[in-house]
Amino acid sequence: MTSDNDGNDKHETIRRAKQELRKRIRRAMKELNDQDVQEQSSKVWQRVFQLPVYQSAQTVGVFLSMPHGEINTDGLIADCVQRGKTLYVPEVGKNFEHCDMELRKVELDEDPDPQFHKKWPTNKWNIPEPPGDMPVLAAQPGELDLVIMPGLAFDRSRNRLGQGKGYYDRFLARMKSSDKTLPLVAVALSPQLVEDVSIPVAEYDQPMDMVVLPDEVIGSLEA
Ligand SMILES: Nc1nc2c(c(=O)[nH]1)N(C=O)[C@@H](CNc1ccc(C(=O)N[C@@H](CCC(=O)O)C(=O)O)cc1)CN2
Ligand SMILES: Nc1ncnc2c1ncn2[C@@H]1O[C@H](COP(=O)(O)OP(=O)(O)OP(=O)(O)O)[C@@H](O)[C@H]1O
Repeated sequence: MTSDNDGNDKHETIRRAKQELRKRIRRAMKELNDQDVQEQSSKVWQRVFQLPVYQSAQTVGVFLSMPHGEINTDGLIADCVQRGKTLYVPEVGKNFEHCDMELRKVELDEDPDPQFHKKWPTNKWNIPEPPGDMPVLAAQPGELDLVIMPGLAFDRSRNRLGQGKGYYDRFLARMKSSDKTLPLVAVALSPQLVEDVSIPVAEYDQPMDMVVLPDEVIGSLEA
C-alpha cells in the first residue's frame, strides 16, 4: 500500500470513530432532563467564575447555547455583562457547505440586558445570532483574552470532539497568527467526559488548556 493511501485510511478511521462517539454522547445527553442541565450548568459556572484567567479577561469569546443537549450558557453571559466584559459570539456563514464562523463583537447599550440574546433571531440549530442591525465586528487575531469553548465530548488529555463541522477548528487556526497565546477553556456537563476511550484526534484538532466540568477542573492556566 502507498503511504498516501495509509494517510487516507487513517483519516477515514478517525472520522468514523468520531461519528460513533458523537452518537453515543448525543444519546447520553438526551437522558438529562432540564433540571439536570440547569444544576450541572450552574456548578460549571461557579468553577469558571473562580478562575484567574476568567477574572482577568476583559474580552471573552463565548457561545450562546442550543436549546437541548448542551450546557446552558445564560449564567455565564449574565456574569460577563455584569462585570462589564466585552463579549464576542459565534456567527456561522450563510454558506453551510463552507463551515465558516466568525466570533462577532456584541455591542451593548449603557444599561445592558444580561439576557440580550433572548430577543435575537436564531439560526438553523436554534442558536441565537446577532441581529442584522448590529455593526459587524469580527474578532481579529490577538483581540480575545479567552475563549470559552463548546464541545460534544472531552477526555482527560483535554482533547475535544466538536459537533462535527470543524467551525471552531478553522476559527482557532485563523486566530493563531498572533504572538499572544489564546487561552481555551472548554465547558461541559458530566456525560461529556469520556473515561473509557480517548477522543480520536487529527492534526488540526487543538487540545484545550482546561476542561471545566460540574465536579472537577481538568488542566490549569497561569492568569
Ligand atoms: N451553542 C453553540 N453554538 C455554536 C456551536 C456549538 O457547538 N454550540 N458551534 C460549534 O461548532 C458552531 C455551530 N455548529 C454546530 C454544528 C452542528 C450542529 C448539529 O446539531 N448538527 C447536526 C446533529 C445531528 C447529527 O449530525 O447526527 C444537526 O444538524 O442536527 C450544531 C451546531 C457555532 N455555534
Ligand atoms: N483548520 C482546518 N482547516 C481546514 N479544514 C478543517 C480544519 N479543521 C477541521 N477541518 C475539517 O472540518 C471537518 C470537521 O472536523 P472535525 O470532525 O474534527 O470537527 P469538530 O472538531 O468535531 O467540530 P467543531 O470544531 O465544529 O465543533 C473535517 O472534515 C476537517 O477536515
